[in-house]
Amino acid sequence: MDYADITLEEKQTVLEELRTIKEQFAARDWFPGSSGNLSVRVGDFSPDSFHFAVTASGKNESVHTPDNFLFVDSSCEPCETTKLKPSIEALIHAKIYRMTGCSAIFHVHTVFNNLLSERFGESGFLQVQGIELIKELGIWEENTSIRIPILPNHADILSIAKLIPSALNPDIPGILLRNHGIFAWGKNALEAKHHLEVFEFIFELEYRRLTLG
Ligand SMILES: CSCCC(=O)C(=O)COP(=O)(O)O
Ligand SMILES: [Zn+2]
Repeated sequence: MDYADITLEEKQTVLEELRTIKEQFAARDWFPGSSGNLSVRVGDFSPDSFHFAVTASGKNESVHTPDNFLFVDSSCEPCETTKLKPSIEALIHAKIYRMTGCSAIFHVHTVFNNLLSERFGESGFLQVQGIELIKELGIWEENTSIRIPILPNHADILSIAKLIPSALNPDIPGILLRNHGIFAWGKNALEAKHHLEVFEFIFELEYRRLTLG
């Protein structure tokens, strides 16, 4: 699908969703400094051709400005003339879209996701078990154990993106970057937000369990 074929109405709906989510996450202090980025896909999807709205790079997401988002293609090239630069981590978003066909991806840096991804980064996953909210990831097995992948936090974003296909767990809608943050996704913005909330609850609980001993 060409970008030109995507309706103005769909683009506006997506921008409105992103604005709302950005405000909600900012209210939770999920955007310290200029960290974090958000994206929502628009139009039809094929692994080689898709488009998404993404936050502009280097902005403090807690601050509202008229120019917070831009539309990019699957190569992260802007679809319209703009002075904005897409998030430096848009390449990670694009790879996750390509691999999963999901429709929204949200990335935040929090104290709990940093602590746990650093502590378990060497093994390549965070394993958690016996947490009721695991069911909210769509995994209903009793007392189940899940592994949330952790990727190394290379300075070169492309080299992180290249590791995504082999790290992805098809049952788990999220990936941690070691000592950095989490990318969580869903079939729409609401589901991606839901998954992110579940992950962050799991991280805080797991951290507190470990510290309690
Ligand atoms: C400010 S922390 C380093 C970049 C980062 O990890 C991040 O989430 C924000 O990058 P962006 O290009 O989206 O502003
Ligand atoms: Zn980041």
